Amino acid sequence: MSERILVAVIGATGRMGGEAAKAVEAADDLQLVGRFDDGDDLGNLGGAQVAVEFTVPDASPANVAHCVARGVHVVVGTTGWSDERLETLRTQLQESSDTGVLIAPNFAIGALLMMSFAQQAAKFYESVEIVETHHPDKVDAPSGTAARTADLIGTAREDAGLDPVPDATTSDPGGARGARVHGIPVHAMRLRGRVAHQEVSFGGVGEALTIRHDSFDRVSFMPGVLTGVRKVAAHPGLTVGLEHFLGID
Ligand SMILES: NC(=O)c1ccc[n+]([C@@H]2O[C@H](COP(=O)([O-])OP(=O)(O)OC[C@H]3O[C@@H](n4cnc5c(N)ncnc54)[C@H](O)[C@@H]3O)[C@@H](O)[C@H]2O)c1
Ligand SMILES: O=C(O)C1=N[C@H](C(=O)O)CCC1
Repeated sequence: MSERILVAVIGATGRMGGEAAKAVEAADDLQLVGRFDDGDDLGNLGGAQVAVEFTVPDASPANVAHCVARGVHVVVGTTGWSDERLETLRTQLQESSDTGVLIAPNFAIGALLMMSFAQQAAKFYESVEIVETHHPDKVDAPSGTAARTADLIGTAREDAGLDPVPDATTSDPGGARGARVHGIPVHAMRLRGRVAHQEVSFGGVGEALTIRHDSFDRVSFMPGVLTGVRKVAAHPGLTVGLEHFLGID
């Protein structure tokens, strides 16, 4: 058997980091060499070749920068990466050109397909809105998945020369029409008992198309995380979206 990939998990006592550590330990071709959480010195990442990062939006850029500075590839699941933060990371990666960083707003295969299908449908429908539902312990809204979906749809609509989504609302003091991401209305629900769910609703004259994905358990993200770990070294530089490793793009 070829040598195992040495992996560290940052955010290892969290919901996703804990699940990722278990998945790495269960994989024959991977070896877990380090678990880190808030307050730990990341040092040399326990000798890891690849770090998996699931923390919080404000901590993630520094953790990733620490790995990149040491030539450790990173698979990032943490959401909340703004364009500005991504740009800073691209600059850091220029100093470490063999290092790969994958930032994946969602690792579930069905979520990647949902985004791809929504992108495909976008130019055919006058109206579109996104509703995402997550557990109430989530700190960021809208979800990274919803923000990415809205970006993909917004870009596809622009490329097709579509007008803005129709909306006659002139009074909305409480924000009932939701947030706007790339011109697309996005609504976020936080409900005990849920994990991660999203519905993209399209409307055309006399018809509707709804694309829905549900993650009922965090194990749904693990095959994607492990694919990221296995492939990230072969993709130097920054990749946003696991779809680029799977040929879904
Ligand atoms: N990409 C995906 O498929 C996917 C799936 C689920 C969750 N997420 C994202 O992953 C992130 C984590 O989600 P979660 O549910 O595991 O959250 P969580 O709160 O359960 O875990 C976060 C962990 O990060 C730790 N942490 C905080 N600051 C840190 C630091 N500076 N260094 C190291 N560790 C630190 C916390 O102590 C905690 O253990 C969120 O941004 C969430 O949106 C992404
Ligand atoms: O549980 C979370 O938090 C999730 N975050 C990601 C997002 O913001 O899109 C992916 C789904 C689960």
